[in-house]
Amino acid sequence: MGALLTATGICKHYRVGRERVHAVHDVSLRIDRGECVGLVGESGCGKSTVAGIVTSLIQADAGRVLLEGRDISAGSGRRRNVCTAIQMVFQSPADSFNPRLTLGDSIIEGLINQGIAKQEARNLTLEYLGLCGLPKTFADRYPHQVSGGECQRASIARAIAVQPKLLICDEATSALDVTIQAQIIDLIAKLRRELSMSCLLISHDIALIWEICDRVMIMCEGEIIEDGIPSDIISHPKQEYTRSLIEAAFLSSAWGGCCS
Ligand SMILES: Nc1ncnc2c1ncn2[C@@H]1O[C@H](COP(=O)(O)OP(=O)(O)OP(=O)(O)O)[C@@H](O)[C@H]1O
Repeated sequence: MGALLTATGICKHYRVGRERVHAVHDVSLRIDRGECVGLVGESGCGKSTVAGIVTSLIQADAGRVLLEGRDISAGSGRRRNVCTAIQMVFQSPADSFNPRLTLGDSIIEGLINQGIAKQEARNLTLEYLGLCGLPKTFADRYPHQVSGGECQRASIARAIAVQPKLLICDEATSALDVTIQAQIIDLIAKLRRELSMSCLLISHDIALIWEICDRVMIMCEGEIIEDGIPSDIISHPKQEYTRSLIEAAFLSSAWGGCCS
């Protein structure tokens, strides 16, 4: 398939007053063209920080991120290109839309920013809303006039409308109820097949995403501790932490253990 994105030796700490929080330590990862990769770990293990560094929203202390071989690390001056090539879908879709704009206008705005003419942007918006299972009339609704699941469909439509090379979904289903979670995962799986897009799915719940991922990386306390084919990881976890993550996800048991 060939590498789309590679990150090498990523480190990040935050300062909170006099405290130093080590969020990510020496993380390296690779996402191939057309590949769907899961990044799984419990809350606070550093998943969103990795996503922020990959999208150049967060500057790493060390390490490099390459997109198609070009350095896109924050500060490398290539952020503008990254905005289009890597799109993110977040946990709270309503918060990611401007409440004063209709969903359609928000999507159109992004397309116009890419240099697309207004009428073409309108047509594309309706097309992508349709692809995400929303009727055309939803283009005229405001974020507060749709359900959480519908709003997440619209935010996915907005993300894919600019034809990104990589779609990152950061806990994109966590705020939704179980049935809607499954529908959104099915939608991502469908879009990924139809658009041959690379995806990074970030979740604390391996049970939710493993079926649509080609590969899953397990993250614990700022490090990637396991990386492999989902069925292998689920049937033969190498780390005790991974085992407890799987048990928690599939058996709804309490968290236990950590990195071995
Ligand atoms: N801006 C910040 N300032 C200080 N500490 C931060 C900041 N952002 C994250 N952290 C800390 O860095 C660590 C990693 O956070 P991060 O949000 O990357 O984890 P996560 O796995 O994505 O968690 P969640 O699944 O809950 O979103 C945590 O200990 C968190 O408290």
